[in-house]
Amino acid sequence: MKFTKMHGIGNDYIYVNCFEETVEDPSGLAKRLSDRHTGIGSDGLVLIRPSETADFRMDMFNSDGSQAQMCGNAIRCVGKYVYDHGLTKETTITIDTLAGVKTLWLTVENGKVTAARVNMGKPEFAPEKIPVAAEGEKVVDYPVMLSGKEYRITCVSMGNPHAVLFVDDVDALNLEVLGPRFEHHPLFPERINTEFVKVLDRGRLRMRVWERGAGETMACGTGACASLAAAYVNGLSDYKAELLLNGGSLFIEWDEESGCIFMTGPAETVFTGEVEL
Ligand SMILES: N[C@@H](CCC[C@H](N)C(=O)O)C(=O)O
Repeated sequence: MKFTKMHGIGNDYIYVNCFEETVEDPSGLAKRLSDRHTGIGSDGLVLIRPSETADFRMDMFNSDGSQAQMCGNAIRCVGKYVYDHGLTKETTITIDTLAGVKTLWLTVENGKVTAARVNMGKPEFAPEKIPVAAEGEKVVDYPVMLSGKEYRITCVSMGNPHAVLFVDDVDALNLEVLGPRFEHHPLFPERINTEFVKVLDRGRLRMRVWERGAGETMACGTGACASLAAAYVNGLSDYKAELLLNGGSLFIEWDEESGCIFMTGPAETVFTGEVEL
């Protein structure tokens, strides 16, 4: 099977062009190929497919084999893949996902895509839509006890579920311990992606992420959008901010008029290869 390894600020996935390849067990393959010792090494697997409702379709699987509704860093890379491989000549394209159809505006330099702006849709706060097992209209600054310590979370869906915490020293946290405790907490029936955020100022947020199904990654696009939305509803940021992640920056803007969040960031190819199945 031919594949391309790509990343968006260090959030790396294996991309398969399903116009040419057939993948029978994407969940099993994601687990096997994502292994950083015995596989290709990645945060998961992304399938690029034909779509009846949009220009393309993206299906993504975390490194533990679970399927996610949406991936912000992967969708920019899919935009780069389809343009760079001549599957489209357009620089405005639509991609269908399990979280709905997203529009992308591609930045092309010397014939290749270097970055993309994506309409990531409206953030959803209703607990049953995220889902979070809590009462009320929104889960904002909500107390959660973990090992005798209180944390305050704000929950947002960007098509996939996120819990955002504001902390004083994000770099001192032991995510290997804390991350799984949130991911598997009974509040979250479908598990959760958790973002740990330090507000540097109203336009700059430093974020680390523990991803559902993948652990700590260098970056999370949907997590960056959820963090901006959470910061805004907690009165901690303006409508737009630079999100500084382990792998680089994303620019996130919550458009007042449409209610949609726009994400801008780079997309890069690492290498292409063939793997025996
Ligand atoms: N890295 C992603 C999100 C990938 C899916 C997530 N782990 C989930 O299970 O919801 C991003 O850039 O958004």
